[in-house]
Amino acid sequence: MAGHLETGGWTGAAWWAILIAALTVLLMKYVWMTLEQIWWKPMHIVRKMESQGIKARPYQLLGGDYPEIVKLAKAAQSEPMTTISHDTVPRILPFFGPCCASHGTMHLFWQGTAAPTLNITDPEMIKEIMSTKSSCFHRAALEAQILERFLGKGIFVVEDDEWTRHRRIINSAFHIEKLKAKVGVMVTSTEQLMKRWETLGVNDSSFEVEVLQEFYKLTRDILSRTVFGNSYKQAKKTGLLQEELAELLMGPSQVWKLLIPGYSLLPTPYNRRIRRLKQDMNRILDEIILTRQEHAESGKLRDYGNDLVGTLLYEAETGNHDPKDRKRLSIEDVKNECQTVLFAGHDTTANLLAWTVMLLSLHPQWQERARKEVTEICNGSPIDDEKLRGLKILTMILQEVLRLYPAVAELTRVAVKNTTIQGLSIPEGLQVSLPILQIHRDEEQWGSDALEFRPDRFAGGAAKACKNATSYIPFSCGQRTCVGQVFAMMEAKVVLAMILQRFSLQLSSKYKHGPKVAGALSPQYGMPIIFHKLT
Ligand code: HEM
Repeated sequence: MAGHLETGGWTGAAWWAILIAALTVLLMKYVWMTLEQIWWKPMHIVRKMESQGIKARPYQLLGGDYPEIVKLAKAAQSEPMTTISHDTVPRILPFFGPCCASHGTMHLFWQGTAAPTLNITDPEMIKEIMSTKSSCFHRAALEAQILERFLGKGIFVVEDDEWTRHRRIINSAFHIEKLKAKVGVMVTSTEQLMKRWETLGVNDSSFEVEVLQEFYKLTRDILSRTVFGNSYKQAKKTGLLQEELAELLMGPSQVWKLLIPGYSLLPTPYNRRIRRLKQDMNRILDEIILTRQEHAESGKLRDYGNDLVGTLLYEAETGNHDPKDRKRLSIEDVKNECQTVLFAGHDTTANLLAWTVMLLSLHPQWQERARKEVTEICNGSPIDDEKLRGLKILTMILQEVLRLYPAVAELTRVAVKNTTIQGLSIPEGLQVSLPILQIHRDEEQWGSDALEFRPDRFAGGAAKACKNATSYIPFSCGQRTCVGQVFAMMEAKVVLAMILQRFSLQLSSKYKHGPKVAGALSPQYGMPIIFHKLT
């Protein structure tokens, strides 16, 4: 046998030759795949789009247009705006205007390496992407990667059938009948905030508050109570951990770390901190879930409770929502969804409140109209679900605030199969960007006063406020429209109705106008408001 091996040539040198050949094949395959990914495929997409008359920006291999976009945004946001103007696209999406001027409104740019992205503002195209052809589009890969690392595989990240299952269950937790019962929670939290504010200016008729931070605390409190019910105090800590985690994972200077394969596995202080924060969050959620399960088993609760965690735990146990697909939620799913809802519903609504008090301060006639309506409807009694439905002026005001200051300034999707949108052929791998901020200011849709604050444009309802209803999408549209939009509007109305009955609002002279995307669209320099007590 030994002689056979020697004469057959299976020497050490032969083994080395085979190994080197195998490694060379592997390396060539890797190079081939990389070239396909970063060059041939994107170039094929560009050719396909150019052949249909779309102008494309030149491709830069390192990051595409992303470095330029970041540079322009940094420059635009380096100081406050000189006037309080709602013409904020040049500040928030500074690449948009120059690109449209040179390449037309529907142009192709590069949101990163190998990320050819079509800019779309046409409402009919948006409707197809988000509704009729939504199965052809997923969340863009990098965004999904960031969200999964941050929130786990919750509703933001899952796609197709898995998304349908998660969405059906979460929808049941946000059913209107369940939400009506949350008005009391909203009132209790806001009452506590008002009391604290009143002690700030206990001897004065006026006092100043930095409201953005206050609204962050308030919306976190309301959401913690909604998601975790009686366990909300324990859960409140998760909000703070989540804030730090969001900064570490989604801060603009951190995104590059996700682009390096394997970076998250390195034992760097940054990665260790992320791991620690996630462990702490997990521990708190495990404790809450365990207590809830023990209470349900011992009969202290009829089922798991009426809050989000209770609804999800019930689904995890019974899984009876879909007779065809009896796959149940796992405890991991329950934790991921609780974290997702806490994240999605907290700073979006806080910023809506902050922009609204700013606009009401700038437009005293609207502030007075809203106060008159609230006073007439509430007539000194506590606000409830029925009264909320009567607040038409306040609804119009909030709709107009969401038009000018939508929490999500831009949505991105990627085509996962070849499709056509309004006759335009869309190849698999093409990203689409829907710049909500610009769409909400399109003069063709909104008229020549698109940059003005005019809540009465919503007098006939949101669908009639502009030419095509899909030009108004603060909560997105189609299948993946915001789960929490009714909740957010109820919450904003409760808080504002309670504020307006006690105080008149004035913008502090310290206010500096500078909208910026920081998670949600936020006032970069805060929102100082002077509260005058009403007698
Ligand atoms: C003013 C407040 C809010 C605004 C402007 C807003 C806006 C949005 C937008 C634009 C999306 C689509 C995001 C995307 O597809 O990339 C979204 C999704 C979502 N929102 Fe909201 N949101 C608000 C409040 C809330 C609240 C209070 C909750 C929960 C309590 C919530 C839960 C969610 C969830 C779970 C999704 C994901 C839906 C899915 O993918 O099926 N949001 N929201």
